[in-house]
Amino acid sequence: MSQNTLFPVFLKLENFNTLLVGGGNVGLEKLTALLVNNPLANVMVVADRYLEETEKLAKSSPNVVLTYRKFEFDDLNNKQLVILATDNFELHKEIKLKTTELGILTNVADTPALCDFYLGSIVRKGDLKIAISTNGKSPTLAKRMRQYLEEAIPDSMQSLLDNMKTFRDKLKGDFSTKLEVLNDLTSSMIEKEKKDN
Ligand SMILES: C[C@@]1(CC(=O)O)C2=NC(=C\c3[nH]c(c(CCC(=O)O)c3CC(=O)O)Cc3[nH]c(c(CC(=O)O)c3CCC(=O)O)/C=C3\N/C(=C\2)[C@@H](CCC(=O)O)[C@]3(C)CC(=O)O)/[C@H]1CCC(=O)O
Ligand SMILES: NC(=O)c1ccc[n+]([C@@H]2O[C@H](COP(=O)([O-])OP(=O)(O)OC[C@H]3O[C@@H](n4cnc5c(N)ncnc54)[C@H](O)[C@@H]3O)[C@@H](O)[C@H]2O)c1
Repeated sequence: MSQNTLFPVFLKLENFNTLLVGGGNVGLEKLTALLVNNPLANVMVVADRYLEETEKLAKSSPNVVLTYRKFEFDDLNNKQLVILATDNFELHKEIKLKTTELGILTNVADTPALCDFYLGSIVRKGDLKIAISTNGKSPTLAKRMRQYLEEAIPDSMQSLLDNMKTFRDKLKGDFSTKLEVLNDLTSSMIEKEKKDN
């Protein structure tokens, strides 16, 4: 079986600066992905034209700045993450060379060979978040898996998580005792879930 060697992480986008180049359909998709996960993400967008929907989305987010002009290399200053979403492949290649030199992690939309990281398909149920990747083989299947899991996981997951947190905060004892209690509790939940289905 082939192996997916991608290493998943969950980034705190409010802690650093992201540059998005492109404000068309693909740019809108990427901006939506960023803001749906974190409405407070710090994002500078550079594009010489924008879809109205992109402008509307940006206006509703306090830390998004739209810049109306073509990309300039100075836009990379003080950026830790870059997403390229224009219709200009040559420009993407040029920018990627520079971001590699500067050590800035870069996603080039729809161009796996130029990406340092891929965007995942994200299941969100309150505090629970599951990232899905098909190793770039089928973004459509990733989307379908997301839809399947979104339906399969009940909305009550949030209250379960809230209760777990309350219980966890109240637990006394050393680390290994806490671990044992939490493992026992969650394993009995899974057994109950299996019986109920
Ligand atoms: C998950 C998601 C996240 C997001 O983008 O936010 C995402 N693509 C999504 C949708 C989607 N993208 C495309 C279609 C059209 C149908 C199809 O081709 O399947 C659909 C479906 C649709 O829109 O319905 C076109 C496409 N995408 C890539 C290529 C190039 C290639 O494969 O070579 C082409 C062909 C372009 C062309 O033909 O020109 C490449 C990538 N797309 C990835 C992520 C990364 C791999 C993720 C993984 O490991 O699975 C990777 C490698 C890089 C990246 O872009 O980060 C998001 C679903 C969000 C959701 O709804 O849950
Ligand atoms: N639309 C889709 O869903 C889709 C799907 C798969 C692939 N693609 C491909 O992805 C690419 C982008 O598609 P799109 O629909 O977002 O295109 P688009 O024409 O809607 O948007 C292109 C964006 O790139 C910006 N741009 C171009 N040159 C720039 C520069 N030098 N500096 C800054 N910004 C610049 C434009 O201002 C615009 O905002 C195309 O090559 C398209 O073929 C699109």
